[in-house]
Amino acid sequence: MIEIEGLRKSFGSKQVLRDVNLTVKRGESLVVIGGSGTGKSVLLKCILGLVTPDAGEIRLEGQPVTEATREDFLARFGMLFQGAALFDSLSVWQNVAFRLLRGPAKRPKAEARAIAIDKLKRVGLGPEVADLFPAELSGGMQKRVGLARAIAADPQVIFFDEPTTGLDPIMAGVINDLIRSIVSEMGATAITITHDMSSVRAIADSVAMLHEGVLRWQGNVAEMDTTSDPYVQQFIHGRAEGPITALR
Ligand SMILES: Nc1ncnc2c1ncn2[C@@H]1O[C@H](COP(=O)(O)OP(=O)(O)OP(=O)(O)O)[C@@H](O)[C@H]1O
Repeated sequence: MIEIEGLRKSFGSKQVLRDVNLTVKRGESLVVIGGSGTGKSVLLKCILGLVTPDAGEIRLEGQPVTEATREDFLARFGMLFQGAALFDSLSVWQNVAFRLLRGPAKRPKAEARAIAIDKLKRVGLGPEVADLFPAELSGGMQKRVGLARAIAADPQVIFFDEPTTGLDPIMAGVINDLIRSIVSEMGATAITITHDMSSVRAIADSVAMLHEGVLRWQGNVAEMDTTSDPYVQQFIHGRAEGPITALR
C-alpha cells in the first residue's frame, strides 16, 4: 500500500501541489488524470525522490519513505518513462537487464540475459531483438522494451508516465492492454499518469483527478462516467467549455 499525506510543493511563488492526499491499495491500479501543467509529473517526482516536497509524507507498507530508506523503496519498484527513455548505447537486453547488471539486484551476466529474454517474450518480443539497439526499433517496440525493463526485477510497484505518448491509437491500445494484463498477473500496485482517456479506461481500477494542486475527485473507473463533478466531466469528454480554463 502506498499512502501520500499532506504533500505540498511550490516552485517560487507557484504552488503546484497544495495538499495532496492519496492511498493506493496493494494490487490496485490507480490512474492520475489532469490537464497539462497541473502537477502530475511533480507528484511522481516527489514519490521517486527526484523532487523534495515542502511538506507531507509518503509511506510504503506503512513505512515512511525517507532519504535513508529511499534506496530500499526504489529497489521495490519499476518505472516506464514517457518515450520509453532507453539507453541508446546499450543493446535491448542490456536495457531490460539494467538493474540486474548493477546495484543490489546484480546477477551473473548470463542469468541477467536469460531474465531479459524472458521479459521480452512477455511483452511480445522474440530473442532476435535482444542484441539490437534501441535506434533499430519502432516506437511501439521501444515501449515494449521499456515495459520489459520496468518489470525486469519483479517490482511490487510500477509507475507509468504517459505510457501511450507518441503511439498511434492501435499501438496505444495494444500497450494499454499489455500493461493491464502484466500488472494483474504480477499482482503489482500500479500508478499511471496520463491524459489519454483510452489508457484510463484500459488500465485503471481507480482514478484520481489532480486540479489546482489538490486531488479534486477520486473514485473507481465506473464512477468516473456517472459523477456529476463538472471538472471530471469536462476532462473525460474533452470539452473546451467548462470550469477548467485552458490557454487558447
Ligand atoms: N523544476 C521545476 N522548477 C520550476 N517549476 C516547475 C518545475 N517542475 C515543474 N514545474 C512547474 O510545475 C507545474 C506542473 O508541472 P508538471 O510537469 O508536473 O505538469 P503535468 O501535469 O505533468 O503536465 P503535462 O501533462 O503537460 O506533462 C508547471 O507549471 C511547471 O512549470
